[in-house]
Amino acid sequence: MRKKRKGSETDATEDELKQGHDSRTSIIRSHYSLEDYSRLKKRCKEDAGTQPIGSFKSRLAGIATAPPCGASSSLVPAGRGLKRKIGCIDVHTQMGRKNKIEDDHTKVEVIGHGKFGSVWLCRSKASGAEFACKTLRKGEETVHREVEIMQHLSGHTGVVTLHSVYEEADCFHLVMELCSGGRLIDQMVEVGQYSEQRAANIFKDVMWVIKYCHDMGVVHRDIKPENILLTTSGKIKLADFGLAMRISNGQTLSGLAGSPAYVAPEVLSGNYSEKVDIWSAGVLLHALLVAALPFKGDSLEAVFDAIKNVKLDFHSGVWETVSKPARDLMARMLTRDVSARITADEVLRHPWILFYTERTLRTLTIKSKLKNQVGASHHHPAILSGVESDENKIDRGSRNDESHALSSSESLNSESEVQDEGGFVDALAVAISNVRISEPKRSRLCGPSGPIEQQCSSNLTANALCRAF
Ligand SMILES: Nc1ncnc2c1ncn2[C@@H]1O[C@H](COP(=O)(O)OP(=O)(O)OP(=O)(O)O)[C@@H](O)[C@H]1O
Repeated sequence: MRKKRKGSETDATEDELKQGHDSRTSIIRSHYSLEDYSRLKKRCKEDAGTQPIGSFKSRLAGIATAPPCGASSSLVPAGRGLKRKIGCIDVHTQMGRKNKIEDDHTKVEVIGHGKFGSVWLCRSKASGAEFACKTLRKGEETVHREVEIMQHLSGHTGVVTLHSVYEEADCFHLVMELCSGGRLIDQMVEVGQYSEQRAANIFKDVMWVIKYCHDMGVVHRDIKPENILLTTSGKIKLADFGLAMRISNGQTLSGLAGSPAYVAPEVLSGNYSEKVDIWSAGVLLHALLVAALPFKGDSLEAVFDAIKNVKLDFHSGVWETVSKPARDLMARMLTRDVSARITADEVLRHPWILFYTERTLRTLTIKSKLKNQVGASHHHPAILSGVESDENKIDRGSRNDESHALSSSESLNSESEVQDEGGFVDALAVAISNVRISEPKRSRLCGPSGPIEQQCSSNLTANALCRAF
């Protein structure tokens, strides 16, 4: 497990990584902390944006826009204790708090570093099971919120499960599911540019969990590969809810929060919604597809300026090697027009995602087989026969690995991938026109103010600028 440290400092393993992967590391890592920046600016004050009057009490409670999780969750002054603060904490978690963590677990080794301290690998004395233990010092309301939101989201396969919480006078110990597969960022440094097949399968899993968060009224606000952990079988787990906020329909957040390279432009300028996670995920997709961050700079101000003003060009340079549907999705996620930016659900229904996922490949294969049966195989577009030959590999991956989506993509990639040839891209482009987007949104998406166009910094520039990231 690699160590990391958020903030203005570099990652703990940066030197090591730089030796082996200097350019890739520098291109996709993000080292600035918006919190540090906002502390400097003395304006790291989170608040509800255009909140109706009724939200006043919840703002007092420090959960700015939280719909009630438990009846008492948003009406108790901050800092009065986890149990009262968190109405929805379950029995198992509450019971864990009655003992000291040392009574139940043995600390084995440090496996990660965060801004709140170390994350430990610990072993249950009763069962021998291994967990990750994160200790949060009391004092900041965000600590309570992180626990509350993890509890709220726990249970989804894409979220790191919170097993128990131990409270001490000055801290909480969170005993979480152990993700032994490391962080996505570390895999990205190893891999560099992902094939579209593999990127789509990873990204689909990321978007599923983001959609889940949004459906549950949670904005993560710090989507980045550093916060996406992997299990030993390669399953994606979203972690670090330290900046997450509850939000209900129509409400907005304000306050500078996130990681600079991934932060959405509206975070820098005013009120924002869950769409900030879509932007950040778009930055992640950009990094997966071309192994570079889209917005770069040699200072925080320069990065922010790029986020607000740089016009990305998905038509030339490295993007010429990427399929049109992938570029289309990028543009729909990285549009500064928040109302035109697609939702998590729409991302998941985008043809590029659908095409590359196992279910879609299977569907296409079935269609291909049906056509074969009626003797039309010689009329098949190349795309279908290519997909069919790959499906067997998917099945093998699914049988051997619980993470069928990711493993299938890995197995596909380890052998021969579907190539983005002309017919393939064209077929996907045709599929895009069939995406079901409501009329108003379609017109917004396709209108003149739609996808971002224009120039992107070249890799040359990126190498120079990305030292800071
Ligand atoms: N459940 C887990 N399983 C394995 N490792 C973990 C787990 N949770 C955290 N880690 C490791 O600890 C590191 C820090 O954890 P986390 O990001 O939750 O802490 P943080 O203080 O909120 O960090 P940040 O400074 O990024 O906000 C992670 O990058 C990861 O390497």
